[in-house]
Amino acid sequence: MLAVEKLSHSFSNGGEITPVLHHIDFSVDKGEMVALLGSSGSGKSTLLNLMAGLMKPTSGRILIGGIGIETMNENRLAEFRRSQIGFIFQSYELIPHLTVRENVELPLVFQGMKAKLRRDKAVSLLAKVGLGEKTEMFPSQLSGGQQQRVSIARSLVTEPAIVFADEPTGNLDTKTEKEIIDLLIELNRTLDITFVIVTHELEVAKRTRRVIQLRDGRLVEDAVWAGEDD
Ligand SMILES: Nc1ncnc2c1ncn2[C@@H]1O[C@H](COP(=O)(O)OP(=O)(O)OP(=O)(O)O)[C@@H](O)[C@H]1O
Repeated sequence: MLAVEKLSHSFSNGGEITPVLHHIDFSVDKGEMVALLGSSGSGKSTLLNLMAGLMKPTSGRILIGGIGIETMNENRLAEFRRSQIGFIFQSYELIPHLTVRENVELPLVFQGMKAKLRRDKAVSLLAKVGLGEKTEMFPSQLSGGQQQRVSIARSLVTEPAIVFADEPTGNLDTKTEKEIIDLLIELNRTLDITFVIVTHELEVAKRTRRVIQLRDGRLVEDAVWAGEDD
């Protein structure tokens, strides 16, 4: 599903070169749920931006569904991102003047889908994330955890190949954090969604089966928790 091959990245600012990622290699199968764990500055955001096609790597490859995204031009990449990649952000990134349902429908508007079909898909996903009663409310009328549920529904509405979650519980209290991770685990199991969850919190990483750990831009651990979960 996702393959990262000999991926290295350096930033260059006015002649000064900062190496940030060094020969990262790993792959994620369809239906896996993986935490990408690392402390601040370890290179998680850079790796996420590269995997999502938001930046081009200095060297190495990123394949999603067997397709190398690092060689795509901007138009192709934008289209690929819209159809194949879902995003969940720490700060939800909902549009305040659209209802919950309209927020979830929005990626389908960009795909040109007919209104009735869009609406049905959004309503069905909102029910799956536990917001069946809130579809006509506005984001500001919801709690942080509920807003993150909307953003999770939105990330799934295009039926992407893979969903990247960037510190999805970073703004939430411990109880809500647990509920959101429970939801992601349930969606992973019931809908076979492939998730890569970027986090600096060991507690979050412990809930996924597999953890890939970055330290100073290097992959230092790629492990499956023994005896985890069910
Ligand atoms: N545009 C840039 N130019 C130069 N250096 C950069 C740039 N962006 C990031 N870096 C450096 O790359 C390293 C990794 O940063 P990155 O944001 O990927 O880490 P992170 O693990 O996501 O950290 P955090 O959890 O704080 O977001 C840091 O040392 C950072 O200073």
